[in-house]
Amino acid sequence: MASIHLNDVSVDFVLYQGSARSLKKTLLRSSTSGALKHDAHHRITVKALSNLNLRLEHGDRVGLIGGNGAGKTTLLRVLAGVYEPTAGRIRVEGRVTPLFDLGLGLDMDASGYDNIRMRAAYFGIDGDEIESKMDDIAAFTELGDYLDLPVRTYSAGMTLRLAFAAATAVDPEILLMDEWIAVSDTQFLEKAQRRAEGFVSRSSIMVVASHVDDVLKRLCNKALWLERGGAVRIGPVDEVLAAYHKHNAGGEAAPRDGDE
Ligand SMILES: Nc1ncnc2c1ncn2[C@@H]1O[C@H](COP(=O)(O)OP(=O)(O)OP(=O)(O)O)[C@@H](O)[C@H]1O
Repeated sequence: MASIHLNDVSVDFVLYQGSARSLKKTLLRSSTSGALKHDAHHRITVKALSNLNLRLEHGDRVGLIGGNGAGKTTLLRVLAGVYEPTAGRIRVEGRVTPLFDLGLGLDMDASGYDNIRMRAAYFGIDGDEIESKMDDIAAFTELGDYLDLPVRTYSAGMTLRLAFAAATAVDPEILLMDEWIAVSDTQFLEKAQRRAEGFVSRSSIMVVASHVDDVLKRLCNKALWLERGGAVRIGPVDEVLAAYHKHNAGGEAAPRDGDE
């Protein structure tokens, strides 16, 4: 059974380690959220995640909400294993499918077909199973004979079609999505959304970052409100969204777990 456990997870990024004091001062003054700090080595760091605790189990479909820079993308990348926590512990049980940074991991010299096979092999899917799905995947991409050519000959839109089809060829246990699917081609966007919704329903745990309430209400049963890298509130999606909007309408700074 899939599960995600985060214990006191923090992620710090080093932004600046030069000695020009005026730039340092400008950076620190521009930090309205208090997220920028000097570390012990006099470097300026930003705390993208701050002592975050989280437990997700089978059936949890969690929407990440919060203002710009709240830590949503960083959390998704930590869950995907792209970033290591600077502190704390993370345990992820289950096969993770990130539906963001889709182009990562494509072999530009291999053909479209071979990239689909490699992605499946990476997920431990046996060769017969992926071959049995290949016609369906190929039809979805609408790339035709291009699937026999190296990916470096594809346009950006064609690469995205391939990457999306390859990523969604294998049912996920843990599905991670950032801002829904950013596709400029509207005809493909509708197809991609239909495919992703089926994909969501077959996942055990789903985490999606979005600024769009309709998307969150449609896909999620829970929401996690993040500010300054920490959890403000987690609970039923409607309740957390209502609290989030009430706060924003009041123009107050968001409280944080542990704030007085
Ligand atoms: N690679 C990086 N290097 C330096 N700082 C980073 C990096 N990635 C994120 N940050 C910083 O970490 C903080 C959290 O960023 P993150 O992208 O996780 O926020 P977000 O909630 O996804 O924001 P948005 O809604 O604007 O996409 C921000 O202050 C951001 O500037």
